[in-house]
Amino acid sequence: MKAIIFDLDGTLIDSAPDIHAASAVVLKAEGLPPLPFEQVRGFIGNGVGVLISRVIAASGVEETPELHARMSRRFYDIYESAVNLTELYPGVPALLERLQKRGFRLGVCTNKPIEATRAVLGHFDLLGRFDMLVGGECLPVKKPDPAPLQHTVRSLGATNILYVGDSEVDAETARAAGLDFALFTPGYRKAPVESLPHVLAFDHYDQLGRYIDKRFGVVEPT
Ligand SMILES: O=C(O)COP(=O)(O)O
Ligand SMILES: [Mg+2]
Repeated sequence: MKAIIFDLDGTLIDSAPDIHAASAVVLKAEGLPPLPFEQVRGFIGNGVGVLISRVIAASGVEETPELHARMSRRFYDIYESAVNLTELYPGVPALLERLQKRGFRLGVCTNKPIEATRAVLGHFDLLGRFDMLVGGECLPVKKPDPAPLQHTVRSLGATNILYVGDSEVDAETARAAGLDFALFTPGYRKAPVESLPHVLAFDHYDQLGRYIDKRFGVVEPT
């Protein structure tokens, strides 16, 4: 069974504007000013808990368990409907449709909370494209631990797999799970492309489509 598994933030969707806006609301509730967009974008990739810790540290205040819990709670509340500033990267819906028609199993393995994952995929009418969604809180550990990706693979019943992501977290997750990794370069990566193990680096989904056709062969619709 052939499967393509995707990361979400910075890979299928450019969600940084919504995440930045949510961080500003949460900071305001604490009487703190917003952080610059580029800075918050660089905090995305390890899930909400780490993002909130990075926001607290960058704001120059001391992190206490109470502060972290309060800000996380507020952030989760906003996150579930934070879709209006988010955009799909060009070519994503067409590629997903083509892959599904050609019989690929499709999954998402993200550190984004599962409710926010469902909300944003529903917003773009893409929920029906995926056979399995694994979000940040679905397992006790998050990426770069390989367990969420391995869980996605098992649920899809897949043996021939490509994982597609945008960051050092995804590259490390794929390496630890022993899976091939395709790197979407316009995402939220901070490390240089050359430093991340990958079978493909691409900046448009047409390129990924061509790579998949070559690597898996063209699978006719069933
Ligand atoms: O929520 C995050 O921090 C990142 O989510 P991602 O795993 O889809 O990049
Ligand atoms: Mg990502």
